Amino acid sequence: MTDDAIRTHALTKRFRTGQVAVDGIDLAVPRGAVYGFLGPNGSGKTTTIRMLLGLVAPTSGRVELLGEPVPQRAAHVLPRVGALVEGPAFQPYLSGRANLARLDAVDASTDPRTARTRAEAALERVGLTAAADKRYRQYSLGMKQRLGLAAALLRPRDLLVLDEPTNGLDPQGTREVRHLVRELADAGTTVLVSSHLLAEIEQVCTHVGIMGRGHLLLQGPRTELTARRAARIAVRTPAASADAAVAELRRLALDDVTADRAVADGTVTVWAAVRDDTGPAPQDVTAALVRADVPVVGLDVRRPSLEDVFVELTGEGFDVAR
Ligand SMILES: Nc1ncnc2c1ncn2[C@@H]1O[C@H](COP(=O)(O)OP(=O)(O)OP(=O)(O)O)[C@@H](O)[C@H]1O
Repeated sequence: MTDDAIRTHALTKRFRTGQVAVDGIDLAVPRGAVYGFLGPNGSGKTTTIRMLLGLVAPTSGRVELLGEPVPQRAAHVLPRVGALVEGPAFQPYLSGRANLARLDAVDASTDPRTARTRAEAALERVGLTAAADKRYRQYSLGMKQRLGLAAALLRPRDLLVLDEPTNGLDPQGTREVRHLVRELADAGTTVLVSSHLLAEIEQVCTHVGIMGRGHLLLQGPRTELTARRAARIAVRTPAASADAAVAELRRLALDDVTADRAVADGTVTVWAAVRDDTGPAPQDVTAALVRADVPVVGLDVRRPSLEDVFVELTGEGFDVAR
């Protein structure tokens, strides 16, 4: 027993093809977290999620949801878990609203008298009210995603598991999903949300797990994962002063000092790695450059993103498939 909302132990899935899609992962999603489950296409996220929800049997390993073993206690625990996974069973010739009503009606634990209110509230929440009477088959991918989300939100949940909820959504829709996730989390729901687009989801996450080729490469509180890596300082200076800037940054014992090419306005950006704990503060760097007669047009400290962390860990770009 743990107090985590999701816990897996050496969870593994080997398909009949022999491919090991998920290789001994130990997920730990604390209660109340928004856990970003991130990784390139094909890294094993969907397979993991399907095992969490009891839709696919693990080859080995264990799953606990809200402290209960799955699949053994699935019938007991799954009503407290809302899920958005690929291909929910929507009827193509029914409207979005009718589809929700149908899903709601098969849920024996809900009160039929409040069915209409529940469906309307869920449609409203995902911004689908205007398209609620359109047939499902006429929905865009984004509308289908929204309906899937609405289905997951038909009743209050302790845990939500969302597989690529921003898939097919435009930037506005993506912002809305982020907003919705934040709202649900504020109301006390634990959320696991998968994405192959780090930047889309990184801002709402309190915790992150990064998958690569079936392995959980890294997990933990988001700020800790990026804080361990050095930030980079970017100094913009006229091209004629680039060499002097490089020399001065090296004299300050900063690492990895490199200069970009000059851009159209005649300035150059010079980069250096700077450690929060041991390196000079940005204002000291500015002062030193000015003392060395380097005109500082701009100075910026860039924190490493999760994508930087991923690339550093794997030596690969994030959007690789296999
Ligand atoms: N039923 C299956 N039989 C055989 N191989 C499978 C099956 N389902 C998935 N795979 C393989 O397992 C690997 C992991 O797939 P999975 O769908 O879990 O990745 P993912 O991280 O969710 O990717 P995506 O972001 O593209 O959904 C892939 O190489 C995939 O081809």
